[in-house]
Amino acid sequence: MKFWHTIKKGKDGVLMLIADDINKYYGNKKVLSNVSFNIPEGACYGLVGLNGAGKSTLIKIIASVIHNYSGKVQLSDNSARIGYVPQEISLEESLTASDNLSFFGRLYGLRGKELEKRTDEVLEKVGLAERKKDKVKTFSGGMKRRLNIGCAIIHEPNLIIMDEPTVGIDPQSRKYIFTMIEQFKKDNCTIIYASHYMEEIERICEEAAFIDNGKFVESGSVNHLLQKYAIPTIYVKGENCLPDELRTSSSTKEKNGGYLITSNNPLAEMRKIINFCKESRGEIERLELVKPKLEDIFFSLTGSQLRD
Ligand SMILES: Nc1ncnc2c1ncn2[C@@H]1O[C@H](COP(=O)(O)OP(=O)(O)OP(=O)(O)O)[C@@H](O)[C@H]1O
Repeated sequence: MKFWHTIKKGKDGVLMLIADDINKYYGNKKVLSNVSFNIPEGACYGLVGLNGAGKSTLIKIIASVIHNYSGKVQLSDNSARIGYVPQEISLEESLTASDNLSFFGRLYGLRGKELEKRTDEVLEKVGLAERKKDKVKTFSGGMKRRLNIGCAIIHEPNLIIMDEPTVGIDPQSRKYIFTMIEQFKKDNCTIIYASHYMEEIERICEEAAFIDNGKFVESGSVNHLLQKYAIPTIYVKGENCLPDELRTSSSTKEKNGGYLITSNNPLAEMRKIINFCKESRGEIERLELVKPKLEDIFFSLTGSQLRD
C-alpha cells in the first residue's frame, strides 16, 4: 500500500509537528514501523486504528512519556505547550474537582491568583463549575473524563493530544467533549485525536491517518481520503423497482430490504431505476446516493472492521 505524507501546511503555512521514521519495540515485538507524518498548525489530526494498532504508543512518544524509540519527533513551534489527555483517567478521587485542577496547575508552574483564575476558567470550560467543591469519587464516568481533559489544558497548551477521550461515556458528555474540541479549534490549538470511532474522526478532524499493526497505511486530509477511495454507490428500496440487469449484477448487494449498487455512473443508474419504475409501475420508497464513509475505506485498506 502506498504511503503519502501530509504536506499541506497550516493556516499560516506552519507545521506544528514533524514525525520522522518512528520505530518502537517492546522487547522483541515491533509495535511502530517507519511512521512519518506532519501535522499542520491548527489542524485536528485523527489517529485511527484498532485496539493494539499502536495509537497510544505513538501518542506517548509525541507527549514525551516514552523516550526509548528511534526516529525523530520535532515540534516546529519552539513555544509549543503540550496538553496530554491519557486514555486512562488520572485523577485523585478523594480530592475535589478544583483541587485536582490546582494540583496539575502547580505541576505546570502556576501559582496564587493565576492558578485560581485558570482553575475557575477550566471548570467553566469543562462544565463542572457547579461541582467544583465535590470529590471526584462522586462523579460519573463522563464528568471524570471532562475533568481529565481540564487537567490537561490548565496551562493553556497549543498542542492538545487526546487518547480515546470518549470511550465508555454517556452521550451528553461525549457531546460536551465535541463542543470543547470545537472551542480548542477556534482558539487555534492543534489537536491530535486517537479513536477507533470513525464517525468522530469524520466529524472533528481535518486530517487523519490509519494505523494498522504499527504502520501508517494511509494518511491525509479527510476530504481527500474520502474522494480518493470512495466508490460511488446508490441505495434503492421499493416494490418492483429494479431492472433485471441491475438486480443480477455483481455490483448489486442486498441491504436492509433494499439494494446497494456500486457504479462509476450512479446518476445514470438512478435514471434507469426511475424509468424502469415508470414503465413497470414499480414504487420507489428510497433512492439515494450513499455518502462515502471512512470506516469503509479503513476496511478496504486493512481488511479489518473497526469494532466498539
Ligand atoms: N508497556 C508495554 N509493554 C509491552 N507491550 C506493550 C506495552 N504497551 C503496549 N504494548 C503493545 O504494543 C502494541 C500497541 O499498543 P498500543 O496501546 O499502542 O495500541 P493502541 O492502538 O493504543 O490500542 P488501544 O486502543 O487498545 O490502547 C500492542 O500490541 C500492545 O499489546
